[in-house]
Amino acid sequence: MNADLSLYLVTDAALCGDRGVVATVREAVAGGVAIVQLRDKDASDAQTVDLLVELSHAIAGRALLVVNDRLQAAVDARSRGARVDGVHLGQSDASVRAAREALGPDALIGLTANTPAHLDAVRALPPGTVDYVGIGVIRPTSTKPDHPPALGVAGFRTLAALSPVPAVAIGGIGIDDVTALREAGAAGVAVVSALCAVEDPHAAARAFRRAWRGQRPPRVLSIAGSDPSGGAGIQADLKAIAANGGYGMAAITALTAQNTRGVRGVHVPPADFLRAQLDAVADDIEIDAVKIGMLADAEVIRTVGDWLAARRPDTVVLDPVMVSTSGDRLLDSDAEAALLDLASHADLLTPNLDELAVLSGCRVGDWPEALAAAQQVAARTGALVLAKGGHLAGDQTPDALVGADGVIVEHRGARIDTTSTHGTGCSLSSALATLSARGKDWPEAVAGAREWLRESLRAAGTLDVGRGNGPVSHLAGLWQRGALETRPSPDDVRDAWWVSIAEVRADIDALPFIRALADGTLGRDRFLGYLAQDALYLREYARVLAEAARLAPSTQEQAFWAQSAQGAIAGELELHASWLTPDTGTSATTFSAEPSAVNTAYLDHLRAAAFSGDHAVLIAAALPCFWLYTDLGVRLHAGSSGSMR
Ligand SMILES: Nc1ncnc2c1ncn2[C@@H]1O[C@H](COP(=O)(O)OP(=O)(O)O)[C@@H](O)[C@H]1O
Ligand SMILES: Cc1ncc(COP(=O)(O)O)c(N)n1
Ligand SMILES: [Mg+2]
Repeated sequence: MNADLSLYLVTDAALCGDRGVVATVREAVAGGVAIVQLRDKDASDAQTVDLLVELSHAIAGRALLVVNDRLQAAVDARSRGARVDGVHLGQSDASVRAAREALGPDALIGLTANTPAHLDAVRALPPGTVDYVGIGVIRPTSTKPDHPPALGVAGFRTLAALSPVPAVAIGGIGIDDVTALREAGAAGVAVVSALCAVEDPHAAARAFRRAWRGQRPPRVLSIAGSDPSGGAGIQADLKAIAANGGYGMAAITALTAQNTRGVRGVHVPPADFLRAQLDAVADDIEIDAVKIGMLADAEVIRTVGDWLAARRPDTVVLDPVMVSTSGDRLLDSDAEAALLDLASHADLLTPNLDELAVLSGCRVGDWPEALAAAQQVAARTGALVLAKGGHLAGDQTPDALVGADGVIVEHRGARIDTTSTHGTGCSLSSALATLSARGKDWPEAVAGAREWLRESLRAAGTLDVGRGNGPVSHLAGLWQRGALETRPSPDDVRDAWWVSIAEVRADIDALPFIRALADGTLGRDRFLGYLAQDALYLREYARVLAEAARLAPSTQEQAFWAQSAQGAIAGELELHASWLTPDTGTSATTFSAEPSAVNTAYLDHLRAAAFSGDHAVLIAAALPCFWLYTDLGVRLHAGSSGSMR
C-alpha cells in the first residue's frame, strides 16, 4: 500500500488528558495528521475495539487508522463496520505474516525496526508483507520507557538507508527535527507528546505539516471541469492557484463547450480515466490541497470519493457546482444526494445560495436563511461552509464562514459594479484551498481570498473578454504591481534622452557666446549681462523647485527639491553679492535688469509645468536645467584655459 506516512500520530491516553483520545485525534487530523496509530498498552481488547470504532467515525476517512499490536482488535473492529487500515507491530508482537493474512493485501502493516538485523529480516520476507518500518527512538523520550539508546538523526539516516520499505522516524521528535529527518530519508515523522500533550493539537499538527513541507509553494490539485473560454473551471482554478502563490495541477472531470454566454455541451470522459489522472498525480507528487469543482454525474462523484478515501490530502475544498452563473446545469439532478455524501470528505464547502438550498433542503431566500442553511449543512457534513452572497439582490455581497455552532466570521462588502462574474465561485474556492495550504487558518484564508477576488473583479472589465458575463482578471494584482512590464532602467532612459538631443547640444556648443565663454574671450559686459539674467532666472527657478518639493511623493524627494530651491536662492544671492552689487564697481542698473524675452519664455514654461500640479511633469521640465548646465560646465571646464574672473 502506497500510503501517506508523512505526519503520523501515535496516541497516548494519559497525555491526551481530559480532552480524551478521540477529540485529540479529531483535531490533529483536521490539522493535517495523515495516519493515526491507536496505542494503549493498558486497555483491554474490548476497550480497544470500542475505541477503534469511535476513532474510525471521528477520522471519517480523512486519515489512515492503524492499531498498535492488537491484531485481533483490528479484525473485530472491522467486523463492526469500522475502517481500520492496518496494524503496527513491535518485534515481540504478533508476526507480520499473520497480520497480512488476517487483514488482507490492502492493509497497512508496519513494523518497529531498530537494528540492521531487524531490517535484514524485513528484506527476507515476501515483498508486500511489511509496508513500512518505524525506526527509533530519535531522541530520548518518556513515552516508551524501555526504549533502546537514542539514534539521533545520523543514526536514523544509517538505518533508513538499509530499509527495503519506507521508514518512519519515531521517538522524542520535536518540530525542529522534522526538516533534518526528512532530508535523512524519512517517509514521515511519528509523534506522541508533540501532538497529544499540547493545548491545541490542530495548530500543532499544522505546524508539523508546514515544517515537513518546508518553504516550497503548496501543490494544489483542481478536480473540475474544463471551460475552454478560460474564465471558469480548471482554467480559472489554475490561474487562481497561481495568483495566490501555489503550484496548480488539474484532473479533468468533464469537458464543457462554453463561453461567457453559456454552456453549449458537456462531455464526460470515462470515470476510470479520471481515476487514472488522479492516481498519476498522486503516485508522483505530494498533493497539499485539493479543490473540487464540477463533477457532472454520480459516477464521477463516486470516483472522486473513492480516491479521497484512499489518499486524501491535507486540505479539501469542495465547491458544490450545480448550476453555472449563466444558469446551465453542470451536475445531474439525481447526483445531488451523492454530492452531499462527498461533502463529508471536505474541510470546506463553498455553495452559492442555490446550491445551499439544494444541500440543506431548506428555502434560501435571503441572507439570514442562507446562514441558517449553512449551519445545518456544516452540522450534517462536519465540514465548514462558506455561504456566498454573490446572488443576493441588492448592493451588498456578503460571505460568511459558518460551522456547526454558527457563524465564525462574516464579511460584508459593497457589490462591485461589473458583469464579469463568470467563474467567481471556481476562482474563490481555488484561492481558498491555496491559502489554506500556505498555512492560513480558514478565517484568514477567507479574508485573503475575498480580498484577492475583489481586486480581480474590479479589474475584470479591462480584460474585455466575450460578450456575456466575462471572466475576472485573475492576475490583476500582479499586473498592477508592474511585474510584467519590461520597463527600461532609468539609466537606459536617460542615455536615450542624451542621444536624442545630441544635435541641440552641438548647436549650443557652437553658440558664439558659449565659444567665447569657453576660450576666455567673452567681454566683461556681456558676461555681467548674462549673470544678471541668471540671477533673475534663479529667483524664479527657486520658486519652481519649491513647488516640486510641495508635490513630491516621498519625504526623500521633498527634501531634495527643498534643498535645491534653497541652493538656487543662495546662488542668486551670491551672484548679487560677488558681481552685481554697486560696491564692486558694477552699475546698479544691471542689478535691476529686466528679464530678457528668452528668459521670460523659459520661466513661463517652468511655471506652466509647476501649475500642472503633476510632480512628474514638473520634474521633467526642471531637470534639464540641472543636467544640461552640469554637462556643459564639465565640458567647458575640461577645455578651459584660464580663469573667467
Ligand atoms: N459583483 C460582485 N461584487 C463583489 N463580489 C462578488 C460579486 N459577485 C460575486 N461576488 C463574490 O464572488 C464569490 C462567488 O460568489 P457567488 O457568485 O455567490 O457564487 P458562484 O460563483 O459559485 O455562483 C463570493 O465571494 C461573492 O461574494
Ligand atoms: C467547467 C465549469 N465549472 C464550473 C463552472 C461554474 O462557474 P461559476 O464559478 O461562475 O459558478 C463553470 N461555468 N464551468
Ligand atoms: Mg458566480
